[in-house]
Amino acid sequence: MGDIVETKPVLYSYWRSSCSWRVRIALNLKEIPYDIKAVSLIKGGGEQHCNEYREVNPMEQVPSLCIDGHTLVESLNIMHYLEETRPNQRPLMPQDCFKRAKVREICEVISSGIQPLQNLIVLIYVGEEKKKEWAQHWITRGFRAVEKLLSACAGKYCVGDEITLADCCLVPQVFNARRFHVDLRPFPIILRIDRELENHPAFRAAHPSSQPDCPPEVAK
Ligand SMILES: O=C(O)/C=C\C(=O)CC(=O)CC(=O)O
Repeated sequence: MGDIVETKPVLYSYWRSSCSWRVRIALNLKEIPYDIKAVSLIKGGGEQHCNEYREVNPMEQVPSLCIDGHTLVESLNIMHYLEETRPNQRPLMPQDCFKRAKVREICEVISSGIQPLQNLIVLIYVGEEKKKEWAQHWITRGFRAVEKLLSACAGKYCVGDEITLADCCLVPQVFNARRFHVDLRPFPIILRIDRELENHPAFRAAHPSSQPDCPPEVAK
């Protein structure tokens, strides 16, 4: 054991990236201390595209996490790694196989079916004129599915009464929905869960406005 040097995990993160935010919530819930290396997605066309960062993450996206001597990319993959390596530090997956499947289902609808369609690179491609309507369309379509799924499995949170990875995905996506002025009135369960979690310390500390790279005029 003597020569193992425990280094603090490093999260490559951008304050307003919903995928970085998911991982920040999971790290906070599991009480894993970490340092943030801010990657600006907008400065100079995006620091994620520079050669140095491409070595960390070939998809040129955030987040990436250096932990346990490894570098991992893709937010859901990172969250599952945290869960598998630290299952007893505030479990974020239920024990029951069906409930686990429900958690993964909601995570996937958001992380594959909604977020990528309203991601910055896609909106740049869609163009300034159409981007708001585009983002609203795909978030609304996805939230219809999420609301329907939640009507069958939600308790206090997305799946039952314990916080899971599904909640880590939902809250940042609700923020994005508000950012694009999506009408959230048709989604009462989503809104209730979001309200339930907004003041939770782990969620508050992960919020974009609490990040070291949040512009001061937004942070206040
Ligand atoms: O400050 C910016 O406008 C740049 C990027 C983002 O918000 C992050 C995204 O691309 C969307 C997302 O995380 O889902």
